[in-house]
Amino acid sequence: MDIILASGSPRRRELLARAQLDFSVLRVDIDETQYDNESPKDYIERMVAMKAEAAIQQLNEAFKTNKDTRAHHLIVLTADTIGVLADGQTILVKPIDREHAYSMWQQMSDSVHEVWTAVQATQIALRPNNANTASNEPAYQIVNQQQITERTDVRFIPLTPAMMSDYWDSGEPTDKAGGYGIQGLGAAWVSRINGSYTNVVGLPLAQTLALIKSLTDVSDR
Ligand SMILES: Cc1cn([C@H]2C[C@H](O)[C@@H](COP(=O)(O)OP(=O)(O)OP(=O)(O)O)O2)c(=O)[nH]c1=O
Repeated sequence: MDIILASGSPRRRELLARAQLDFSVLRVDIDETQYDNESPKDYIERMVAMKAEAAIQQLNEAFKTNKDTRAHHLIVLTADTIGVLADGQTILVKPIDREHAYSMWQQMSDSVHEVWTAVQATQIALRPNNANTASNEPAYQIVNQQQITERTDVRFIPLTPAMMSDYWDSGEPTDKAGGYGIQGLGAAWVSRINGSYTNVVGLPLAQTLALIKSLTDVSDR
């Protein structure tokens, strides 16, 4: 079954490529604002579901305009990564500016936070009637979908104002949850992790491959 990684994240693309699977990439843009009092679990599950909806809408629009379809059956993969502080409630997202990054890092300094990545695999299929050009129904319909959420503990060393300032100036923090990249300069701040490393980078690879397999196994039955 063809796989579409609906993500603009270069890290996710690189990680999935390591599994030597064939897949294509579709960028999705959604409003990632957290609702008032929304729990980390509700937030992250809503994010991956909304990214999947946005991707399916794009595929339907592309189909409507040029009847170009990649395959009759597709798996759309979406993912979302957040940090969660030890209180279990405070969500760490991408920093909007230097002050926001500093305020997250002050709370992460010399303590443990969790990194959560949710992954949704959505299996979609072309409706049988879409050869009929008069149909206004969306071309693809959802056949099956499954979500997982993987959590990793990450311990940071004590951070000084000079370390924060230098790191912000490197440009690395801006597009990353919690304002750091464990795969980059941010590694110097991490004294220990407990759990999946690829989960912290943005896609828990082994678990994602198991998710894809469980969906394809069901559809082969
Ligand atoms: C904690 C951490 C996060 N990240 C990245 C992974 C994600 O790309 C990003 C969190 O933002 P997300 O909203 O999860 O993803 P994204 O906007 O980059 O991509 P898309 O929604 O299109 O799939 O933070 C790292 O690269 N390294 C890290 O150590």
